[in-house]
Amino acid sequence: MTSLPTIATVIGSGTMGPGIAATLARAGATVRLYDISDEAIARAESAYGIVTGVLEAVGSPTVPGGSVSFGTDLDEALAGTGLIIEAVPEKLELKQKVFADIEARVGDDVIIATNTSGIPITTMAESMSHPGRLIGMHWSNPPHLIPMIEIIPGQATDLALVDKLVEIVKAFNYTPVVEKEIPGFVENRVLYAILRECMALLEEGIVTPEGLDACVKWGIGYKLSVVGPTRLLDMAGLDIYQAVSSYLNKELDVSTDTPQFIKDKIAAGQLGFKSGGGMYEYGEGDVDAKRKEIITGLIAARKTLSSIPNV
Ligand SMILES: NC(=O)c1ccc[n+]([C@@H]2O[C@H](COP(=O)([O-])OP(=O)(O)OC[C@H]3O[C@@H](n4cnc5c(N)ncnc54)[C@H](O)[C@@H]3O)[C@@H](O)[C@H]2O)c1
Ligand SMILES: Cc1ncc(C=O)c(C(=O)O)c1O
Repeated sequence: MTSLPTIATVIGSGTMGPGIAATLARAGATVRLYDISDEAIARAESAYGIVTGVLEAVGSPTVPGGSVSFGTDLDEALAGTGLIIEAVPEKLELKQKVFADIEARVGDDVIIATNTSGIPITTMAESMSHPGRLIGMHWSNPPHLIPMIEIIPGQATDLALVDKLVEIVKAFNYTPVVEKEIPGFVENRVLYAILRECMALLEEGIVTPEGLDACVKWGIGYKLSVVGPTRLLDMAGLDIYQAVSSYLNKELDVSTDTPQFIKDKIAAGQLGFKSGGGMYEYGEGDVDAKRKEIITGLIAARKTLSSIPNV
């Protein structure tokens, strides 16, 4: 018997919501995707069509009976639900308001999972009437393609919830990674350590953006997609790690703020794909073409990585 709830609700249908909803629906759940405006829902319906095409392309199996419905009525979205996944913007006060709206409408036993990228669960739960029911469930982007989810209990989280969520994640064939609570959780701490060094190298003019992307993609991403950092140390030799880290660690960037050149770009409206330019410039049609290339690459890589042993 599957531990996936019959009905699940995803709150927030932006970048993450449609892929999360589609993943649960393909595993057989009835999913309600909720947002606050008709415009957001229209964008989500269109994104959901693309996500479904991608899942077909990776050969993701479909359990009969699953479905996704879209709407702006919170009562309808929450009726009878067993699992709520919050995916609204990364703002503490907004998330706390959303939890209050949800708690007023559902029974005490309904799980509320948050897809926060790293706000501590304990902090978010402080304003809740039943803080034990809140748990971190951090999907990686794109959520329908990255089959790993971080599960993070806060200090108040009912620990039985951890086991329940692990079973739910396994029910749709993703790998659950249970962690102790720490700002940014594990994935983003590692990613942001890499990004901090990358941005410092760019700011200092050590390498071009194109050179950096090629170096990190092949020298780090390709290898780490197969072995993982712990096994990599065995492959390289712990003695080599000691030799290099003894002089290199003290050279690495330790800045605590966002680099100034990134702040300048943001102030100039350069946000990346969503504004037509960011780290790179994009002409007419380039953003759509790049998005397609990325998805095609992720589909091919996932097929390959799924077919080789976990070393
Ligand atoms: N984008 C990523 O790569 C990524 C990856 C992992 C986790 N996350 C996290 O997931 C969450 C959502 O991120 P996103 O990138 O999908 O955000 P987004 O801004 O793309 O989408 C958020 C959606 O929430 C909706 N929304 C705003 N207020 C709402 C409310 N009160 N009730 C319901 N919906 C509301 C917005 O209309 C929007 O459609 C954030 O906490 C983010 O940190 C993002
Ligand atoms: C830059 C960046 N920041 C946060 C997240 C997720 O929380 C991601 C992601 O890809 O999942 C990301 O790329």
